[in-house]
Amino acid sequence: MSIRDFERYPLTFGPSPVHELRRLSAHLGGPRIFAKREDVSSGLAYGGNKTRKLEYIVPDILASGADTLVSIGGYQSNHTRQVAAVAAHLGLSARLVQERWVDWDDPVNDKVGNIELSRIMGADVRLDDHGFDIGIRSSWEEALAEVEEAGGKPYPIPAGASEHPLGGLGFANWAYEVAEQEEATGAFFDTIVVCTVTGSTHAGMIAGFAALEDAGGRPRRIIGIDASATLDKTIAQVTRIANHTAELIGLGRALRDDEITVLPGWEGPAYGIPDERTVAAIRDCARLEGVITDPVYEGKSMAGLMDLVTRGDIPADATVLYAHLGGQPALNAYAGIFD
Ligand SMILES: Cc1ncc(COP(=O)(O)O)c(CNC2(C(=O)O)CC2)c1O
Repeated sequence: MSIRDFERYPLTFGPSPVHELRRLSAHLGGPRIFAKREDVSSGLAYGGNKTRKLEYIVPDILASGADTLVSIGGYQSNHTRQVAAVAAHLGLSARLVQERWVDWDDPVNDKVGNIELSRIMGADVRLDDHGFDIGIRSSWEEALAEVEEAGGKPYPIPAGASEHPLGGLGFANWAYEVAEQEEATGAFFDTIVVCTVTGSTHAGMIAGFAALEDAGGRPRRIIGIDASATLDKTIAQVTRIANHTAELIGLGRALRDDEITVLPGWEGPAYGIPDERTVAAIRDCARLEGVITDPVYEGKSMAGLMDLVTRGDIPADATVLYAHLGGQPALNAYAGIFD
């Protein structure tokens, strides 16, 4: 088996673009830094990393005959917004459980940004008081049962689509796409930096790049920056999904410990709460490059990237690829930190 044996339903305009962050690289005085932009690669409601994951889940959705996608996230979940967009695109319904994952008192936190977009796209959005957890949730299981009891045919998509059996394939494919883009440009990205929460973005990359390395490719560092603030749970989830995805694509071996790196230090006081380091990184990246990151995810991985370069953990002779996974709509719920 290989990644090519799995059907992909295109939800993007093609390979996500890669561009150099020259002013950021110069500002940090270290390696050349590039970004691969999942936030500008789809026409579906601003896209993002979940759109890539859903490309490998949609064939199963269509084969199942389901009429309602049922998923879960926080109030400002980018994932549930992308599920709503794919449901609209396919002519299906969406039932979204939006839990109170962030103790954030912005007065419009449950009205603007991602949740507003999901409502505009016609999703059945239900607020729930449960707090943050990346695992399987009873609120989600109850929503599945309610859709069925109402005569619907639900399709289950867990948080971030990560614990879905096919959830890691999107970013295993991303690894192959990077290799194709490298071939076309002559670059080689020896260091990948990615934000990690429910884990299948990072896990898919680990599996895909391991397969490329075993096929004769050069080794890379794939650095996950934890934004869950539940590090042990996230590491376990990344490890489980990476090994499952590796098996799906025919790696033929277990992943080594040194292939799975999830770093703490930039998660802030809690999931979804930005600290000063994250706010500064959002500002720096915006003012140096006009590239917008968010306070829940990419602002934290950008902070991690900047510090790892400044500290020399990523050496000056590295060539870095920063995975920009989207997330900007949530900024509307965090206006107070930038006024
Ligand atoms: C912009 C952005 N960047 C990184 C991540 C982390 O991806 P993983 O969940 O695959 O580790 C998310 C996830 N978001 C979740 C959501 O509900 O939006 C799954 C948590 C993200 O949205």
